Amino acid sequence: MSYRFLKGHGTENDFVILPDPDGTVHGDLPAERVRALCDRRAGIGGDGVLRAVRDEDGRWFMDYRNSDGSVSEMCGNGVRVFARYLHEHEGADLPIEVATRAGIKTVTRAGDGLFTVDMGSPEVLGDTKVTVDGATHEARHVSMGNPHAVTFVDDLAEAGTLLEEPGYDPAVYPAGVNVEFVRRVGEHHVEMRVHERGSGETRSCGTGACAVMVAAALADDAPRGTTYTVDVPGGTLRIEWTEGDRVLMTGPAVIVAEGRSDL
Ligand SMILES: N[C@H](CCC[C@H](N)C(=O)O)C(=O)O
Repeated sequence: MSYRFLKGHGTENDFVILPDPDGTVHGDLPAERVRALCDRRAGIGGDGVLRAVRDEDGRWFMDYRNSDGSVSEMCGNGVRVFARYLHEHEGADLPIEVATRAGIKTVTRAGDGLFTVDMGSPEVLGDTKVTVDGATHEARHVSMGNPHAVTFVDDLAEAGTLLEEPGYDPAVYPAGVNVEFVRRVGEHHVEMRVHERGSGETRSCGTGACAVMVAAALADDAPRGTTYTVDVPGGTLRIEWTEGDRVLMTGPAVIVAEGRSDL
């Protein structure tokens, strides 16, 4: 039986959206179905899947899955794309409160094709180490509801090919980790690459960009309320860590296509 899907991206972090309002279309969404959908040759292609299902409070829940089929708590680029899909294809008003495994995230319109998501408060959990291409780097452990290791480098090429998952301390990250490499470009301006848990290197990672901004703002001793520009391979995000200890991320969200599949 075929079903409806949409395809979208935020700074080229791309997703297959599966409308499933009462949860009867996809059931528990088996991992092999997610892998098949995300396959860029035999499937639709994506870094992850956003299943749209209403929760017991009637809120839309973003059931986020990585392209390997694993479950993650939150997806920052994904929640902007999810909000645009709900507004334009399900008649939802903006601002919208989206339920996620990392709590409620409020998304507002920030301009033409731009959306701001309140990503909540970061947790800064100390220092750790990651290894890539035989080199060990200091990293900052930051949680945005999902785990991140932020490493400052002088050149993003130090991250190597990122075809393999960087090494990390499993005692610190028992469920795996998203690893970001960040280079300072200028004042309150950084660029990054990311190896995502469950998806590999992606063109962008919203929660990762927030973790990077938090680590950079701490290192710069920047006052709360400062906004950073974070360049990712797929575009640019602007991120503010407010005086109220909320991380507000603004960036694009694009719905590329809608169709039917029976994958
Ligand atoms: N691309 C997503 C992050 C997914 C994180 C996922 N890879 C994990 O296992 O936490 C974002 O925009 O925040």
